[in-house]
Amino acid sequence: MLQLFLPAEYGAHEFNWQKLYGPVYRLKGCFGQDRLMVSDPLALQHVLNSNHFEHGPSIDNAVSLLFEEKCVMAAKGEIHRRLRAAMHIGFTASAVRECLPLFERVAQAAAERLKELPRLPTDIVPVLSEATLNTISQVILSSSTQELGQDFVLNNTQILALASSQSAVQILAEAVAVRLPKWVWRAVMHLPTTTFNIIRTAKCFARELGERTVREKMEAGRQGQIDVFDMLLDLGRWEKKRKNALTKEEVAAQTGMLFIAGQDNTATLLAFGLLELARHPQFQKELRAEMHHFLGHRSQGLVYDNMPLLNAFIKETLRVYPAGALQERMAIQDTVIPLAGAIKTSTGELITRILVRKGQVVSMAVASYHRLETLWGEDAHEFRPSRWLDGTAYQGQALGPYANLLSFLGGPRVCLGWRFAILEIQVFFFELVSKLCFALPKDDSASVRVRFANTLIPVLQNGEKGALLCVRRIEHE
Ligand code: HEM
Repeated sequence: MLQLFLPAEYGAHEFNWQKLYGPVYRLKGCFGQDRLMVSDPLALQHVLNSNHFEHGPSIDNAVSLLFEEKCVMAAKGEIHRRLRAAMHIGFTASAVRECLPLFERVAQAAAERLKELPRLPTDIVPVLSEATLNTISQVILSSSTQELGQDFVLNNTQILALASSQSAVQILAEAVAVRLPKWVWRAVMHLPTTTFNIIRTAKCFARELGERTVREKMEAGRQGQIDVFDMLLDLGRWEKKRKNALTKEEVAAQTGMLFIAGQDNTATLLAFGLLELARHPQFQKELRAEMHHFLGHRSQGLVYDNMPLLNAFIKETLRVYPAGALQERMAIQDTVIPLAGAIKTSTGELITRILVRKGQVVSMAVASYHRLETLWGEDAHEFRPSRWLDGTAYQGQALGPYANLLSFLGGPRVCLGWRFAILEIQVFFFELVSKLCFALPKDDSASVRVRFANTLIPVLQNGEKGALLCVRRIEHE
């Protein structure tokens, strides 16, 4: 497990195992736990869509530790379906399009902040993280980061730092926790340690903020900018009790989860993208030229979907850096997983289906799937956006909601905010890259590694999350 989670660079062992053993193999976890590592596309599609699998124990524990019981990420079965159906209203293509002016304002402000940085290598992650927090709080609650208050923002930073720390001790602790009965796990959460204090404070802040916002909205009625909570509360039709309508408590319970889910993955993806642009200065120039071309030819607003290089670049960043590089599921009954290609077992038998027993933990190896040479080309380990333009990228049966990638996963638990994320990312890259140039620091000690700590993150030499880049404003190229 340590080789899987704590190599110097994420995937150092996992990608080799995939080459050696193929897209399905068994791995021994802590205390003899048996994990099935899966990157076969048909198997992944099956696990994601079958009701024979649910979140595995590690995800369940993390979600119940961080978020409210009634939030969509924690819910299961019929309750999950009802919450999803109700929340969809805030994340449709048209609802997301309404956010465009806001995305553009926040991204412009982030570009201004980056412009002010000295030319010395600087960590860009905090600026990106603050900007995406600002977007999510305005879209969900119509509140700016300032309105949330300094204590909230500080606690948000602490909770993200906590979520992105992964040590051998923590991996072991998690393995132990998975075996604890639920009541012991709940009791452990009340321990007076710094970690649990931060988590309790975060939950308290989110609950208080969610309940206050819902109360104020119910009292004030709908006015001015309509945000996601307005839509969920559906103030105008509250009395009619629509089939999927959420209660006020259920709306408030989504607050903390939406803040974390909507902020961190987006900020990290932006950081990885800018890092790759710094590593590929020629591509960065071509991308900027495309942006300036569209700026010069816009008659009304910018249509980001029409920019080929920008979208190829975003897809490649999502492919190489999927936030959920490893996603855990557990079989809730005996079942069979079909495979796209036959594999040889340790006894030499060729099989095209795998029988799994109830309780089997399946690791969906998303990062490995994104690097299968049979699907993405022989150079699948390289960052090469042009694969999306020259037909190399996998175009087979659709897996995820976007570009056949599993960065947003798929099936009934597919990321609720994927359209939101794509538009936000398009706008941010456009604003930042059309106005600023990103370069790698000369000093090797500033180099960045990739680690998996609940999500895929860039880390500095000291092991902390961050990405050092030299940023300078573009005059005329
Ligand atoms: C690059 C950005 C993003 C990535 C890579 C990403 C990825 C994911 C992934 C992999 C999951 C599935 C987790 C699981 O089942 O264990 C997920 C779930 C979720 N995401 Fe995202 N996400 C992103 C942005 C967003 C945004 C912007 C929002 C909201 C505004 C959002 C809201 C959610 C919610 C609510 C869920 C839970 C869905 C459920 O359990 O039914 N995400 N996301």
